Amino acid sequence: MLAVQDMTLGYGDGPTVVGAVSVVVRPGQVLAVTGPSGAGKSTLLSAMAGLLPPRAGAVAVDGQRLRDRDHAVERKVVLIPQDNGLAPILTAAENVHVALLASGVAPAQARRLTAATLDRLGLAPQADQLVDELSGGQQQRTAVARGLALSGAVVLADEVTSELDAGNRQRVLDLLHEEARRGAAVVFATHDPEVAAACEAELHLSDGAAVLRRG
Ligand SMILES: Nc1ncnc2c1ncn2[C@@H]1O[C@H](COP(=O)(O)OP(=O)(O)OP(=O)(O)O)[C@@H](O)[C@H]1O
Repeated sequence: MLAVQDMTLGYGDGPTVVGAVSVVVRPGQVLAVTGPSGAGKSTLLSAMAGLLPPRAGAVAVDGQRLRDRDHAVERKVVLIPQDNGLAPILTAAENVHVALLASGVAPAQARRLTAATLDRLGLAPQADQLVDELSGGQQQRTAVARGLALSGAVVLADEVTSELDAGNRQRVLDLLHEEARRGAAVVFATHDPEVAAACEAELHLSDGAAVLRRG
């Protein structure tokens, strides 16, 4: 379970980006984080991933307060970042494979999981292409594949459908809901009201405040 307790976030000496956020995401739940551009969706997901220390409050996973990113990785908090975070000089398959090896999966199992996950994203034909040679949408799906392959206890997906056509957008949404059915707590930042409506809970950010609209 992911629990955000009365958290306030900002950068350096800058203004508060979002204040007094409290929300709980249980295993099996998908929470949409919505709000206009600049409202703080990525900032909130960064804090949930242990990347940005809160100015006040805390993030806890299964009752353990996150200290930093390493601690979050140990607690199986997976972040699929808005900018993909892929290594451009590796192939799609290598990007997934390397992440699995780094998380301690044995090489043969990592190879099988890589092929299976790329296939779920419709990327089997692109497996051996360099990321640099993939389209924006293919890169976005590769980042989703890498995130899903890691089987997180918490999966944080930051605008991961922004470059996808309708069919692939639905595919990614279905896969994120499948992650929840597997037992993950899923958080999905999105601009898209239709995508948010497909999630059972929605946290809306605006003018520095967070309001739970559903859930
Ligand atoms: N590294 C940073 N240093 C300083 N300020 C930042 C940093 N990253 C984001 N911000 C500021 O924090 C605020 C929230 O940005 P954030 O990226 O979280 O919004 P967002 O809701 O994810 O926007 P978008 O939908 O456009 O991705 C913005 O005012 C932005 O300028």
